[in-house]
Order: sequence, then C-alpha cells, then structure tokens
Amino acid sequence: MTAMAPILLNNMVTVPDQSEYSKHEVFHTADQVHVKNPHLDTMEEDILYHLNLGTKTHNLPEMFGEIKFVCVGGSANRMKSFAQFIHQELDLPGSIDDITDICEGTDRYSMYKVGPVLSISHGMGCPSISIMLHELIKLVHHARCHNVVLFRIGTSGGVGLAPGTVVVTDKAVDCFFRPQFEQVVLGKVIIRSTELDVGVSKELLQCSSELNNFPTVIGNTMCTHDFYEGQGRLDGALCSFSTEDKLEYLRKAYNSGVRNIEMESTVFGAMCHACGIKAAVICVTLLNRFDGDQISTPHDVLEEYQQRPQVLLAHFIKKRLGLIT
Ligand SMILES: O=P(O)(O)O[C@H]1O[C@H](CO)[C@@H](O)[C@H]1O
Ligand SMILES: O=c1cc[nH]c(=O)[nH]1
Repeated sequence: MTAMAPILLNNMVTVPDQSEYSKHEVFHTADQVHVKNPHLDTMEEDILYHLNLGTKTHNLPEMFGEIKFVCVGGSANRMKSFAQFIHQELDLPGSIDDITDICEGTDRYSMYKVGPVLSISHGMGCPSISIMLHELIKLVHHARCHNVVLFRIGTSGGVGLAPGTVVVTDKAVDCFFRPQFEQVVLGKVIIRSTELDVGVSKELLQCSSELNNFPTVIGNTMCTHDFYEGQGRLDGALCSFSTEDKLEYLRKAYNSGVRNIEMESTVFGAMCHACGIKAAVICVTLLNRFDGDQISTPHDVLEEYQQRPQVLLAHFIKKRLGLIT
C-alpha cells in the first residue's frame, strides 16, 4: 500500500482582504475600475475565455467604452428580456430584434449591450458568477469605462416577507450571517468584505417609493452555496434535519436582519468592493420560506415577479440619465 501524503491542516490561514493587495496596488483615477493584478500589465493579450472576447481580437474601448450600468442575473433569457425591456424604456433607435448575444460564440454566458447598459447572465452559484465577474471586471477595465455601477437583479427565497416583495440588499451575509466572503487562494482563506454601495441602495429605495407598484424593503441577503440543504430546505434529495430545526435557523436569520436568501450576493459584493465598483443587489422573493420550500406559484405570476427588479432598475437608470425627474 502506498503512503498517503500528509494533510497540512495548519495551512488554513485567514487573511483580511486589505493585506493581499498592499504590495501590488495599481492606482487609477477615482471613477475607474481598480483591477488589482500587476500581472495583467505584463500580458500582451488578455483572452476573456468564457466571454469569447479578447484584447487583440476585439476593440473593447470601442465596443464597450460608453457603458455606465452593468446588470447581471442568473438566467440568459432573463438578461435578454431585460436588454429588450431597457431598449424600449430608454426609447433607443432600432428594433429589439437587432439585440444579439455578444457572447454567442460560447454558451457559458450571454451578454447584450443596449446604449449605456450591459446585461449579462451569470448562471447559478458563487463559482459561476465569480468566473464571469473576473472577466467582466477586466472587460470594463480594458474598455476604459468610467463611473460604472453594477447591479445583480435576481430571484430569492423570502424570510418573513410576502412573495413578490423586492429586497434591496443592505448587507450580503454568509450562512453564519457574517458580511464576508471567504476565498481560498493558494491554500489560504482570504476574507473579503461584501460591502455594497449605500448611496445606490438609497437611490433604489427612493425609486421604489416613486413607482409605488410593488412592495420593496431593504434588508440583509443571505448567500448560500446550495439551494436545498444550504438554504434549510426539507425537499432536497438529502435532508438530515427536522422542520423545527429549519424554522429555528430561519428565525435566527430573520433576527439577524436577513430578509431573503439567494446564491451569489456575497462574492458579487466582495469582488465589486475590492475593485472599487459601486454595486447593488435587487432580488424579488418567490416564496416565504416560513411557509414552505417548493416554488409552486404559477409560471405567469413568477414571470411578473421577475420583472419587478427590472422595472425598479429601469426607473433608476432613466433617472440617472436625466430622462425622468
Ligand atoms: O434568479 P437568479 O439570478 O438565478 O438567482 C437565484 O436563483 C438561483 C436558484 O434558483 C440561484 O442562482 C439564486 O441566487
Ligand atoms: O428560495 C429561493 C428562490 C430563489 N433562489 C434561491 O436561491 N432560493
């Protein structure tokens, strides 16, 4: 029998996010994206593999330089609909049928550009959105975009809220209710703050009160690495806890300020914060998790719920562009 390699338990060092960049800080003007990787400057070409774009194959400043609002969400269809919706809302010339997938050479993600708005899908979970965000943030950097704001528009499970409520995230927290994201880098745990932009969130709440057509609240969003056991669901293929255990965890979450649960907000907040990008998370709740686990609401109702974050964001964008007061 061959001997097994020793497992080095003591290599799990936790490092706060400030120290990891101190030696390599790359400075930019205040309104630019802070890509914090000195190696990028030494590369002749940067291939954004999962987006099917690159610095040598595409003129990124020409294609994307005017972008001000970057909107991400899990589903490719939702992000296409959002692009078509925002095209109509901004009253842009041309037909919505001409809006095509910029990443059509790959089926990993879909991307649509409509005037100053970029709409991109990210799939489900932190690993999927994290890969997309690395390439998206580099894209915005290579394109020399200024004053970009990033939004995640998604769906979630509500905690003590009526289905259909829109939650603007105050703090993105992990499953222990901590406002942090843990990234393992070279065998060490790096802890990054998930801080979102308070000003953008306040503006979104102001927009919701102006629209006044669906309930909107501000609250903490819990990000999990799983839809079933990770979110305390009793209806997965595996479940080792009781209904009372589930409700106790949800009550703890509620008491700590959590109002909804989804699967990307912490890494989204962490990466945007580390790169100096203003960011916000807007998710509609599909159900109240105190009442159940299965999403049994009719499809047309779910469709309308999914449009709510889009309607709120469209109002925000139109106000920022001075199209409405
Ligand atoms: O509606 P989207 O953006 O896909 O996000 C939510 O829905 C998925 C689970 O159904 C998870 O990715 C969760 O974060
Ligand atoms: O309960 C839900 C609903 C949507 N997305 C989630 O992650 N959880």
